[in-house]
Amino acid sequence: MGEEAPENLLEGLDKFSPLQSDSESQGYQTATTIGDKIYVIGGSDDGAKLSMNVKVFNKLTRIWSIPTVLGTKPVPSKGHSAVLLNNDRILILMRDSPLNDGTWFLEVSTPFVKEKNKILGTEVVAWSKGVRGDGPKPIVISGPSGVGKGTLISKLMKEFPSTFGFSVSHTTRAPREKEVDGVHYHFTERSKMEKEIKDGKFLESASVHGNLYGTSIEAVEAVTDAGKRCILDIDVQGARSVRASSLEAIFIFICPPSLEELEKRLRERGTETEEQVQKRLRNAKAELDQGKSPGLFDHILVNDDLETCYKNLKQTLGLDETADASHQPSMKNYQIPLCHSISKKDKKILIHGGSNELGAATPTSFLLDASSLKGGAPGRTRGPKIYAIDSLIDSLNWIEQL
Ligand SMILES: Nc1nc2c(ncn2[C@@H]2O[C@H](COP(=O)(O)OP(=O)(O)O)[C@@H](O)[C@H]2O)c(=O)[nH]1
Ligand SMILES: Nc1ncnc2c1ncn2[C@@H]1O[C@H](COP(=O)(O)OP(=O)(O)O)[C@@H](O)[C@H]1O
Repeated sequence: MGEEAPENLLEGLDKFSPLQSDSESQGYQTATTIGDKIYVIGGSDDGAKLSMNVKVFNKLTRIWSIPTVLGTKPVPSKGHSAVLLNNDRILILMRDSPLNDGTWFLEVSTPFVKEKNKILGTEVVAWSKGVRGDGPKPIVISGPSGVGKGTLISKLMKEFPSTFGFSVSHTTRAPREKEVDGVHYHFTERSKMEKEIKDGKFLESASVHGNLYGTSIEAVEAVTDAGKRCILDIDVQGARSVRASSLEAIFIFICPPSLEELEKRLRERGTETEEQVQKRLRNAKAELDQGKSPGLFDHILVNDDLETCYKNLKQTLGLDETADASHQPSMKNYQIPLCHSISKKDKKILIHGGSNELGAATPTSFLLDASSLKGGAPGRTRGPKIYAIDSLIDSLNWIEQL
């Protein structure tokens, strides 16, 4: 069974009201009103294939528009429910989907959406998948060229292949001899990358050692979609941008024991021309200063002896004792009921299922507590808590009569 709902969460359930005002549902389509706009989600494409497309109706101008949609949208299921939260995002519950996969958010005026809106000059909405509880935070690793970031990340991925996934950045620099396109980087042309940055496809981007580097939203989502914890190897400017974004991460800065040792490692790696080595060493001094900026990095590790630094990194990430302990109980066999009604009180949402078709002892009603959401587009929305409450079903029956 899943986690039991704490007593205080269930207090005042009699004050829940059935959802009617914000969102209306018609088959596979929902319409949610926010101010002067109605967000219509779902429906079918021309070929009658179900889709999770979004269109917006402006009640003042009476004009329909198709917004720019960022992030990966949910795969259509047998319909969905929509619940407005905070006036800036719509909670989407995919009917007949596993609880762990069926909770999504369409952000319509969160800070991320507003910022993209300003850059793109068009109406923007962004999808973000809900992850129950705290979920594991992405890890940002920065440090000067040659300090050993790649070496440490490779060790981590090799020891914990199913836990970590690497965010494959885009870069305009030429591939090194052993680098594989799509694995180490997405090697790309400057004009193409600049256009994609303009189109809002990147979480962050920066000019480093004379080349353009950037983390695409898709790169981070590919890792989280695979159920893994994302590792980003990015420079200090990138770390600063991510810090300012909604992607809540752990920031780790790797320092060399000395500049002489850094130079030795860079030269011995033998991947850069002399001119490039000089440029990277010059930049290293500024990066080391910036690495110490207050509030930017959560942890600073010195990579002197590799094994010692790797051990410290694992300890910092809590890998020794609590590898995946941050997850709530799995509840992975539970489904969002195909037929359900929704009631809402503040940020607590009651998903009230009908009779269980399987007749099995699985719960059909759930309480979703969205009062402490964290993160969001361009990553996961962490924090929705979901409790199975079938044991209380009798006392909740009256809700249907309201
Ligand atoms: N901002 C940003 N920096 C990146 C990204 N990918 C790599 N970098 C940084 O770019 C710098 C140069 O990387 P690279 O050319 O692979 O050289 P290396 O650090 O010597 O291995 C490093 O500081 C990386 O952390 C990215 O997507 N965004
Ligand atoms: N602790 C260490 N001691 C000695 N050499 C190291 C250490 N860590 C990494 N190296 C070597 O230094 C070079 C640069 O490491 P790399 O992981 O490519 O750095 P980065 O990704 O930070 O540019 C590589 O040849 C690597 O084998």
